[in-house]
Order: sequence, then C-alpha cells, then structure tokens
Amino acid sequence: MDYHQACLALLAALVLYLTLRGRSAIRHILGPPSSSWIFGHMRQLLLSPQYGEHELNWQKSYGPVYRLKGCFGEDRLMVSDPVALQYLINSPSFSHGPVPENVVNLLFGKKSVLGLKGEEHRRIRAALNVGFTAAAVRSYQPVFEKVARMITEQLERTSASSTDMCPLLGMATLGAVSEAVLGYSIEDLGDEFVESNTQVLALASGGSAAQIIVEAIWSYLPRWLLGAMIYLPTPAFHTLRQAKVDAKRLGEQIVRDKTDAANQGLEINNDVFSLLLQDTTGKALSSEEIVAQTAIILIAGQDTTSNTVAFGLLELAKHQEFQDELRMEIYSNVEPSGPRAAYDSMPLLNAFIKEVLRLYPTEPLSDRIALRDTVIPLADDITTADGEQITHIPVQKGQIVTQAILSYHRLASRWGKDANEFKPSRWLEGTTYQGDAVGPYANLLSFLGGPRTCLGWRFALLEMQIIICELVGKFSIAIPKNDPVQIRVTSTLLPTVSSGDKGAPLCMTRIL
Ligand code: HEM
Repeated sequence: MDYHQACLALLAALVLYLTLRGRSAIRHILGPPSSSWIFGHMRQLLLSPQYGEHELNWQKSYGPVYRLKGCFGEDRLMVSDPVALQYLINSPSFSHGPVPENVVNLLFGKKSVLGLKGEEHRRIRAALNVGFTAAAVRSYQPVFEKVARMITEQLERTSASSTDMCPLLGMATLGAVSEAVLGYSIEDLGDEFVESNTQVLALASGGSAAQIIVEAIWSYLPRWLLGAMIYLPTPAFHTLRQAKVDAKRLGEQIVRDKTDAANQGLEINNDVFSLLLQDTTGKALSSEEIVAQTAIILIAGQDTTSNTVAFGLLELAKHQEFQDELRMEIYSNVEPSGPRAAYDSMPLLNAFIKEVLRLYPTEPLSDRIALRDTVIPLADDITTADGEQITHIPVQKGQIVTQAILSYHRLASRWGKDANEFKPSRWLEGTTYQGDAVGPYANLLSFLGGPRTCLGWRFALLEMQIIICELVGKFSIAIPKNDPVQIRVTSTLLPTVSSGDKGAPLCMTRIL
C-alpha cells in the first residue's frame, strides 16, 4: 500500500467510525444550524476576518450555553455561563483538549508545567511560584523599565510616519522574560535563538481551513502517533524540533552558569531560575526540571503580553480623550528617572488595563475534554430542544467543552449592557460584577483560573503598567489613515492588518 492509499484508508476508517459513533448526550441543547458536516461551525468560529462576529451573535440568540458543530458532525458545548466556567476551570473531571495538549507536548515537551497533570503539575507549579509572588514580581521592576525604554529608543530611530508596534513590543516582552526569568539579556540569547523563537511564534499565527481539518483528524489519532509527528520532514516540524533543541540547550547553559557562579561564591541574582536553584524550602526542583521550563516560560510570557499591549495602544489611538486623561494621570504619578511610581494606585491606568484584558483575552477559546461522565452546573436555567428547563447539563466522557472566554467577557449581566464597547470607566463606576471571583484578576478569565491560572499574571500586569506609562507618557498615539486593524484568532487573539498578517501600525509622535 503506498502513502496515498494509506491516507485514504485512514480517512475512510475515520469517516466510518464517526458515522457509527453513538449519539451525543448534549444533542438536545439548542444551537445554531450548520450546513457543513466536514467543518461544522469551525470555519465561522476560527477563520472569520473579524473575530467574534459569529460567536457573539450565537450567544445573543442562544444564551451563554449552546451546542455547536465541530468537524465531522461532532457536537461541542460552548460555555460562557459563569457558574459553568467556574466548574470547568476547577474540576478534575476536565483536562486540556487533545489538540492543545498535543501542541503543548510538541512545543514544550511533556515535563513543562503546561504539559504536566495532577500531582506533578501541582508540585512543579508550587516550586515555580517562588519567582512569581507579588514580592518577586516587584523586584523585576527595573527590568520592565529597561525594556520599556528600549521601545522608546527604537521608536526614536524610525522616521516613518507609522510603525508596526508588534515586533517592537514582542522584542520588549521577550527581553523582559529573558532577563527576569532566566537572568539573561536579549543579547545573551543570541540572534539565532531570537530568530528561531520568532519563527515558532509565527507558526502559531497561522490559521486555515486545512489546519482546522488536520487538527480535527489529530484528535482521533492515538497519542503515540501524535507524539511521533514532530519527526515529520516538513518545514514547520523542523522549526519546532529546532526550537525545542535550542531552548533545552539554553536552559542547560543557564543552569550550568548559575551553578558554577554559586559554587564560586559569586553574588546570586534574583531572576526566577536563580531563585529556583537556591530554593531550600523542600519544594526544590532538579536541574532537569528547571531546564524543562525554559521554552514554556519564554513563549508564554511573550506574545500574550505584547499583543495585549498592542490592542491597548490601538484602543488609545481610537479614544484620544481617554488617552489625554491617562497621560495626565501618568504625569502626576510617574516622574522620568524619579522615585518608583505606585502603579497599582493609578485608577485610570488600571481601569484601562482591565478593559483591554476584558475585550481582548489572549486565549479567547479554551477547549477542555471530559475525563469522565459528569454534570455541569449552570447559573441560569436553559430550555432544551424538548422544551425542558434544566439547571445542569450531563456530559459524557470524551465530550469537548469550549470555555468561551471572550463571550463571557461580553455578558451584559456581568459587565453591563454596553459590554461590547471599550469603556474603562465601567471599572471606576462599580458597574462591573462584584460577586464570586472567577479568574485571579477582576473576575476576568484572560489569565484563566483555578489550578491552571496563568503563573505569570502578576508579572504581566506590572510589565504592562510600566510599558503603557512609558509609551503614553512620551508619545501621542494615533491610527494611520489607510490601514485599519482587524482581530483574528489563531491559538491566540492577534491584531492583523488588511493582508491578514499580524500587525498594529500606529503613528507614534514624540511629545516628551
Ligand atoms: C497579558 C499577558 C498574559 C496572558 C493574557 C496570559 C494568559 C494565560 C492563560 C490563559 C493561561 C492558561 C493556559 C491554559 O491552560 O489553557 C496561561 C498559562 C500560563 N502562563 Fe500566562 N499569560 C500572560 C502572561 C504570562 C507571563 C508574562 C508569563 C511568565 C513570565 C506567563 C506564564 C504562564 C505559564 C507558565 C502558564 C502555565 C501555567 C500552568 O499550566 O500551570 N504568562 N497564561
């Protein structure tokens, strides 16, 4: 049997299996009709040029829990109901969906904190936390100030009328994680490493109908076969293999350098890896376990933060009056080369950051799979296709449930009737929901929540506060006339220009 016959036989077996599989337990949950058995609603959900246009309409028509069609007739549950989300993020009955889990393993290896599960995950996470407490994060302030100044210096070197802020912000956030977490400056990483890192992030920005189908087929393949895919001779897998090797080599080099320095009695730094190597609390990680976190922390801390800041700058460019008010607040709190500002007590700055995190959650959709039969509780009753009122949804083992984070962030019941608008003042007027906490920050799920809460959320907040103060304090920000920015979803939410490529072109005019 040649390669093509083998692929056809695999596809035929998959179609037969999918056609004969049992009826789903959520078939009576209402949802939009689908006209494609192959794609279901996935193309509308993931490839729409303006992200959210379908999702938010479905939420309006069917409420915060509805059924969507995945590829090959699969039933998926879309959930933005706060009680259901709270259950999903905390319940051991759910884990990362098969595709994200496989991508994590391919990219970061099975020993990264994101790839680990259960007790191993808890142990590694607890140890890593030493570098992400409020006190530890405060000590990284000089690093964040340095990378923020780096952006200003780069902007000063350009004479173009508009600048794509994405690469500048991306380098700054890479510099921040590199220095605060690894204790290496971006120059120490070397051009080759930075280039390979950029290529990996570019892969994550892809998105096509073919990718949707490939990922759907992936989810039915056995794990051993998925694990072997990294050895496929394609350019994308070559980039991934190389990035994994580079990150491991870098991690080993750093651990070796720090161990040698400690043995020679040299001064110990306060970066995360140094803290981990000095840990004497009994939770200490082995050198191998520390090295295994290099790739995940570098990647997790980079585009997440830089894209959020890019979305924020775009909103400021569209809201000049708010931009001016924020600048005034910055001038009365942050003096250039003066004493450190109390960033947390700047009301407009923090309302602005919350509003940007709400409207632009980096991970707008987060799939989970039910590990066993279970029942998902709801905040409000829903009516099924049979006319029954239900307060809980029973799901079967293997059910894919999508945590619809962006939709949750637009619920009128939580954020107000104008939830689709950019309106930082909602955080100052007390009109946002004040009850049970869903995520770690402001009831938002941008950093997710529960045992998988973003480890770097405090890190990201201080870093964003500092970068925004630097840029808004020194530059007036405006939208260029001819390149409107759109939002596209891939594995993360991206600002894109009309060609569909990632980009946030802005006119940045020096004012101070
Ligand atoms: C605005 C910036 C950021 C956002 C919106 C964000 C968002 C998230 C989200 C949604 C997750 C959960 C992923 C999942 O399980 O599906 C996550 C996990 C994680 N994030 Fe962040 N992140 C940000 C910045 C950072 C930074 C700066 C770092 C480190 C320096 C970081 C490190 C991590 C790590 C290590 C995990 C895995 C945690 C675990 O599985 O236990 N993140 N982040």
